[in-house]
Amino acid sequence: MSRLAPEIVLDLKYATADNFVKEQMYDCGRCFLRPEVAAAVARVQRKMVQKGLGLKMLDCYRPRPIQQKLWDKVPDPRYVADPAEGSMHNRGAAVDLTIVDLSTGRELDMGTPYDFFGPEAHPSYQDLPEKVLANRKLLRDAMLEEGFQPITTEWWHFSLTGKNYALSDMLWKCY
Ligand SMILES: C[C@@H](N)C(=O)N[C@H](C)C(=O)O
Ligand SMILES: [Zn+2]
Repeated sequence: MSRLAPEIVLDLKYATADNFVKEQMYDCGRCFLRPEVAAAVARVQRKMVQKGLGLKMLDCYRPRPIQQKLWDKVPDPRYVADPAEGSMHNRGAAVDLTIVDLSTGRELDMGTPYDFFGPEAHPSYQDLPEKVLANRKLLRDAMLEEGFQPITTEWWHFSLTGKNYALSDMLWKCY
């Protein structure tokens, strides 16, 4: 992803202990995606920049053994895809992301933290300040315009469906 759009901020939470498993699961944060998925994210980024905004990636391709670790912690298919079936992340076709204000570098308020597993994070949840609803809509509209699909339980998760991408266990090198 960084080769295509180096200005996109990477803050891959599973490369730190600042995640719901409380364990660093990637040796380093790298954002790998299928080429057409990366190209679509880069198009969203270009549109964001025109508004003084940018994307921050929270997770991209995720090896299946890491999916298993997430599932072991939260075995709830609303919030973590069952590794037996595999997540779109395990296929390099899903992204978890948010928006940053380029003038401050700060994330827009989306109403809940990343990986908050509860109704307040559902895109249908409306009992939120107008600004939060507008921020979520901005992200969602931009992603859907480029062909991504949302899910009903997480405002940050989008995938490019349609192709039968293979599951992967690939781990990347850190240097
Ligand atoms: C765990 C969360 N960040 C996520 O990506 N959930 C979806 C449902 C997934 O595991 O594919
Ligand atoms: Zn996700």
